[in-house]
Amino acid sequence: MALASGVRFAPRALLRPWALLRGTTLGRTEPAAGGGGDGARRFGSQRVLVEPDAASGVAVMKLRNPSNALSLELLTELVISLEKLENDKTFRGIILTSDCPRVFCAGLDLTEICGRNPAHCAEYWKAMQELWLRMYLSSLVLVAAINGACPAGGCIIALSCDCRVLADNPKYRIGLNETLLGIIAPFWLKDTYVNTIGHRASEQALQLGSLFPPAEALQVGLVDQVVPEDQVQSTALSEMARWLAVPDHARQLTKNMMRKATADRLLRQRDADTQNFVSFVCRDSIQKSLQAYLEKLRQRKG
Ligand SMILES: CCCCC/C=C\CCCC/C=C/C(=O)SCCNC(=O)CCNC(=O)[C@H](O)C(C)(C)COP(=O)(O)OP(=O)(O)OC[C@H]1O[C@@H](n2cnc3c(N)ncnc32)[C@H](O)[C@@H]1OP(=O)(O)O
Repeated sequence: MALASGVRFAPRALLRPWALLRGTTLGRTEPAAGGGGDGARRFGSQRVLVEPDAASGVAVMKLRNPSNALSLELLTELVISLEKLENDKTFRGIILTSDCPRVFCAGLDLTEICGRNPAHCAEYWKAMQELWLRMYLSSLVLVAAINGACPAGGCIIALSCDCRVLADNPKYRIGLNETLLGIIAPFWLKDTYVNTIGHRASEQALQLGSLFPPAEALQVGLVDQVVPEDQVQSTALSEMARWLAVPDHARQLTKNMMRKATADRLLRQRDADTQNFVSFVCRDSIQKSLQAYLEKLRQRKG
């Protein structure tokens, strides 16, 4: 499997991605609901459903994990689905959205870093880096159709797209709230934030752990459009058409020119970034606060 980073990255899950997917439907195609014609074959896995439309060259990718928390399996399946579409010259764009009610993506799956050994945390973080690198540098147009809450790691996924459309629901807040959990956004995530909303707004939002409701997210430039919930998908499709109206080679080279330096910074320090992450999250104090946060989330449900 070609990796965004070259040769250094080899987490077990990605070297043996199919092992994680035993018993799932990844790689199988089936007719899309209401479809049946050419380009109406969908494929997917347990956690990622892909609805490709060959005629338009656009695929809709739907996340369908519980709360779409970014488990190692979800990260792996996302990378595989993305790679499959990247390698199929039929496709020029992906609309990324959620199949879970009210949640676009709950961010890092905290159970992957809470009570786990350092080796697991390292494997998990490398998978997170890999997904970000692949999305951020994708040659395809990526539009995020954000139809639910989008905190922390969810915001990372959205920020790595080219364009963001958010449903106008005050509960669907978006932002990097890491500091409120007692953790810190890594430099490459900070850089992505700065690239999107500027230095001063990022400085404020990162320190305060701000989660922006839709109108504020639009105002600060974190999303490009806020629309009624039932128009998120159609607006994402209109945005996609606008981006696809540009010749691919010119758009792709421009995207690369804008993003390469940010991605290269991580590529140069990937191992050190992994070590920082592991030593930070494995501290007793951080483990305790993650545990308490998870407990609070579980109790809130009841
Ligand atoms: C220099 C050193 C550098 C060190 C670097 C250190 C750290 C790097 C940080 C990297 C950046 C990314 C960080 C993150 O992403 S941290 C995760 C942040 N996410 C959140 O704070 C979101 C938490 N969840 C919620 O607020 C809500 O669940 C919701 C997403 C708004 C959805 O609400 P609702 O529909 O009401 O669902 P529930 O709250 O009832 O949740 C349903 C079940 O899902 C579980 N859950 C939710 N979020 C997570 C999660 N992130 N991880 C694991 N599990 C999660 C929740 O406990 C419920 O589980 P249950 O059904 O088993 O009870």
